[in-house]
Amino acid sequence: MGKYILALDQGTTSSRAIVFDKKGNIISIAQKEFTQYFPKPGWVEHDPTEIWSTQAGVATEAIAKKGLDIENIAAIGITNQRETVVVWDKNTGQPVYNAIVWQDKRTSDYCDELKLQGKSEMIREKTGLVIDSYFSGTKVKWILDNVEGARKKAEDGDLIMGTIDTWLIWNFTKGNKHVTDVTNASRTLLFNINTMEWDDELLELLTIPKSMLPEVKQSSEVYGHTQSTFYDSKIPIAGIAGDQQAALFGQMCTKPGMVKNTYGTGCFMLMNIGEKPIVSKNNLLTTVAWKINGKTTYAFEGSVFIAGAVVQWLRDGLKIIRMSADVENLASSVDSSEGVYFVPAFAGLGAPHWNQHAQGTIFGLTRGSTDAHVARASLESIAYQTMDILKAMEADSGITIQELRVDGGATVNNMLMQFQADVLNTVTVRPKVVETTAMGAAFLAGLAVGYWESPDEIQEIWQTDKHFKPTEDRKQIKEEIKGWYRAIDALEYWTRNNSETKNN
Ligand SMILES: Nc1ncnc2c1ncn2[C@@H]1O[C@H](COP(=O)(O)OP(=O)(O)O)[C@@H](O)[C@H]1O
Ligand SMILES: O=P(O)(O)OC[C@H](O)CO
Repeated sequence: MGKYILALDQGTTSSRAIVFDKKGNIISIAQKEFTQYFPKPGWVEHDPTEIWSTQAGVATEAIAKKGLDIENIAAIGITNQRETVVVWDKNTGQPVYNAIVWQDKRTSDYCDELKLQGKSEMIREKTGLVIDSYFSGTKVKWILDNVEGARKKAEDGDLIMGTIDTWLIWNFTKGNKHVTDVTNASRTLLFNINTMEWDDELLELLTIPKSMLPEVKQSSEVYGHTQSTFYDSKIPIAGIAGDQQAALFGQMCTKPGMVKNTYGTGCFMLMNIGEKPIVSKNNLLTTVAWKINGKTTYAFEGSVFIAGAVVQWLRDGLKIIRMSADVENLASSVDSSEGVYFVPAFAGLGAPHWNQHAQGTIFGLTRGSTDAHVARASLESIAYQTMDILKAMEADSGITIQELRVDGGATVNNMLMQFQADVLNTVTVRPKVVETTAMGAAFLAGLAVGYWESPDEIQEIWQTDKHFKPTEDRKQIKEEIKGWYRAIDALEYWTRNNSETKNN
């Protein structure tokens, strides 16, 4: 058996490959960005061929740059941007259209129609999702309806579809395997998370032939072996998970009530809710966290649209900092935001507020307010938005969270992490290896081939970098939290009044 696990992290803007050793250390990383296509306002596409070539390229590079040989790789784990979907001809392997990316909004009107037809409840019950152009199903329908000849070919059984994991494995196995895992399937709007099968009613509703769909597998098992021109050897592909679920596993949130939050451009928060697909009352999504050894684990998911992006705005919009890292010094130069609150609703507000008309608003400015107060309020807004989702998760699950595990680019900010612990009154835990997405995929693959014996063994190698303990001055922080809710209420009022004014 080889000595390392290769994790392939196919993200929205780049393809990455990371080699891990048995202790979970990173041995080698290679990364390549690829082209983003915006053919019309609201449309986002990727070239599937470029996704494949960059991903296979970085995989080879990561192995070669440390003088390793493919023979040193015990297994490959794949994790991917979710919901993004490809339709291709199974005879030629050629995509019939670009990949339609998760951010793409072209099917929004159709989604509104589905809502008007009263399909929301049925879809939520079956899939755990809300009707939204975000998910893959309506994107596939769009391709069948708009690419010449596609529907006929699909009905004749010549076209197949898949999320990015499926597309990569098809290519790695030279068209021998058409598979996905339960986590990716659960983001398509076509998969019933109760029965854990493709759902005939949903397929009929979206007019997608069942013959197009991949076989749904667990998240940790051998799906096939590499056969591409990139590799002479046959390496088992043994783990698949959508990137947020992979991060939940990479953070070892393996027990109900354990939560991870990824602080990037936005935040993606997932909470392990155990073996039952609970339906949220606060518009959180219910999704499959993973399936291992025949046992399915579910998660709640909530996202903050603007998190690290608010720091980018301070840098590029307001120009009060030169680099993102400067925000910490500026924000720490004052002891508090002194009553300044910033709700960075540049793209509306997500769970649990769900106000798509909300706009970014700063409250509480005085003559004494400075750029430092605004910077501080910006960082605090990331923590407050996270708090709102976490409270919704606690309310829906009935579980009180013991700690929040964090990863993503903005977690280097110690001030933010400390404030997060303070507002949650919960320890915030930053792991040593913050590449948790790739790590999760590596763990899933390693478990399938016996590289690691059990999650317990992995638990032992998972290491903390820093614990941020909540402040003991609860009175002060409670007052500050009240201010956030006033700001949210005021913004709701502002939005409502704005739409009422427009309608008069
Ligand atoms: N020191 C910092 N403090 C707060 N936010 C930061 C800091 N450094 C980077 N960021 C933010 O982190 C985000 C990048 O994180 P990353 O995990 O790479 O995001 P993504 O995967 O969404 O591109 C950016 O939005 C950036 O503004
Ligand atoms: O590629 P990322 O990290 O932006 O993740 C995208 C998410 O999977 C979308 O649901």
